Amino acid sequence: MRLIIRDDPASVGDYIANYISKRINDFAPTAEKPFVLGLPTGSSPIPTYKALIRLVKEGKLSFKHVVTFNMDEYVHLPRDHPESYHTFMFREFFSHIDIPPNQVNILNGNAKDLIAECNAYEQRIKDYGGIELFLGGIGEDGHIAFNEPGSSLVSRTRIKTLAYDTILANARFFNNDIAAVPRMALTVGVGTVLDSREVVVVVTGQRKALALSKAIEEGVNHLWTLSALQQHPWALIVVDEDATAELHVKTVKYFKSIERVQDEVERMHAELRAKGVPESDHNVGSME
Ligand SMILES: N[C@@H]1[C@@H](O)[C@H](O)[C@@H](COP(=O)(O)O)O[C@@H]1O
Repeated sequence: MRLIIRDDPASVGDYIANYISKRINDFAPTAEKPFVLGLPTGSSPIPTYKALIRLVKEGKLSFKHVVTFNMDEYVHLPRDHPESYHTFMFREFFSHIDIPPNQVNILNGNAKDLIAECNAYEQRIKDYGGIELFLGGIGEDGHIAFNEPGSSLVSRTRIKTLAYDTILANARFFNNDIAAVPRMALTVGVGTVLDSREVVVVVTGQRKALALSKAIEEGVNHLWTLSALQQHPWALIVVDEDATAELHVKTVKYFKSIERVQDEVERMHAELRAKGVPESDHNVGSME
């Protein structure tokens, strides 16, 4: 797992947007071979969405051949409710980019048969050959998607009852009316996220600091479902300084030093490339 630390949420958003953009452009998606991207809601990914929209408007990135799968959706909240994740995603992201709407997949929390809806979602992901990169966010209790504490770390897409803490945290989106927050949601499972080839998680703000330290400084534990990422071969967490408040200084220094070495390696590659030295003769170490 890698941890990238940036000064503030805007710089975190820029970093992740550039990272995703590079992945999509390197993948060179086509209609036959689209790039499959997992996406979150919440306030933390908004700077990333803003930066991605900018890249699309500047002509540096296209979502024409990108297929998306959202992490979660409330149960029994009308689809056109201002706080449904459908509304959120179109308002904050999809309506500003060039993605064909039929390539957007979001769980339907109003489906007649919710279990069938979850199973069909898993099947649709499989039919696309799996998710290439899952971008995720976390709750204050360390939940990834809506995988609340105690969720199985091999769980699949299913119905979840929300933790009371999550209901309280999300009341801010419902005029602070706790009674208005849905009690249930459909969510991809921890196993669904871990199956994707790469996972990138955004964590910003001091209120996420405890969850971040539990997830990266302690063992894999179902009480902090983000910690399951320790078992993923290609995971990246991008955080702001505020979110590091509960980490040991040693941990922060360690991950910053890794990034410095990585930058050095990339600089050496760039210099050799500029001199026309073929990639196979660089001998400066891996870029991943
Ligand atoms: N189900 C979503 C999560 O997927 C999201 O990560 C979390 C964080 O939201 P915020 O970024 O607003 O703190 O909110 C909800 O609980």
